[in-house]
Amino acid sequence: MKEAIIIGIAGGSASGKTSIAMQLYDYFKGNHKVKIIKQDDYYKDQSHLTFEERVKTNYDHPLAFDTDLLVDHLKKLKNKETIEKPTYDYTLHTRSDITETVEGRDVIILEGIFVLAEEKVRALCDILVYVDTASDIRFIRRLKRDIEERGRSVDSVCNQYLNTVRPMHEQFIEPSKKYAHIIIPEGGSNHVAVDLLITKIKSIVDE
Ligand SMILES: Nc1ncnc2c1ncn2[C@@H]1O[C@H](COP(=O)(O)OP(=O)(O)O)[C@@H](O)[C@H]1O
Ligand SMILES: Nc1ccn([C@@H]2O[C@H](COP(=O)(O)O)[C@@H](O)[C@H]2O)c(=O)n1
Repeated sequence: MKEAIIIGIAGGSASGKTSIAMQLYDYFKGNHKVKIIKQDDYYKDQSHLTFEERVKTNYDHPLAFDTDLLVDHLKKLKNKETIEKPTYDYTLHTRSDITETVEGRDVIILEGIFVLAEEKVRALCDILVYVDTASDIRFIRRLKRDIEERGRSVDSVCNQYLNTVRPMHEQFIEPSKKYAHIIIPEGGSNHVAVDLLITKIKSIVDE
């Protein structure tokens, strides 16, 4: 049996990783079994902490993630084995009670801020993509999204951005760009880059 192909999509917060992952998903889902895996679902469980304590976590540091579990699951998915994937609740800053059963797929699209920065994760990916979007654009997108979808206030988004998101991006995420096979400027609206990526994935999947 052929192994699953894993496409890793990294980039700063709100760079457009999910948008690109969705476009790839929509293209391949007709002929192949495809699944998007979000690295964010592998944030460490913090249910033992109070909400006030959870708010103080640096969510932009590699130690916030259970990378061992993600690597274990990626190895299983590569062999088309079934995993029980955690799910994450941004409003509560911890894992949800429910898990999701993910059966073997032909194509796994893994997206998250540390997909390129974590050596063991990127080693499991067949294609490594970095979505390169200017920080002012990312901040505006994040401000809107976090207020509309993640239960945040303007103050909390601004403070978090200045205290952790921006410095951690400069320390860990931006430098991981050097590991990318493909760098996509301007995220999901770059249709030429997405088409090129699709062509490359097709050539591997149809081999
Ligand atoms: N090209 C774009 N133009 C305008 N808004 C966008 C664009 N791409 C993404 N967004 C918006 O920005 C936010 C973050 O995009 P998303 O793809 O989820 O980024 P990421 O997965 O990198 O955090 C979302 O609210 C999304 O709708
Ligand atoms: N409880 C949490 C967990 C994560 N974050 C932020 O999410 C960002 C990563 O997700 P993207 O979709 O933006 O790539 C990351 O920058 C964390 O700061 C959070 O705010 N709260």
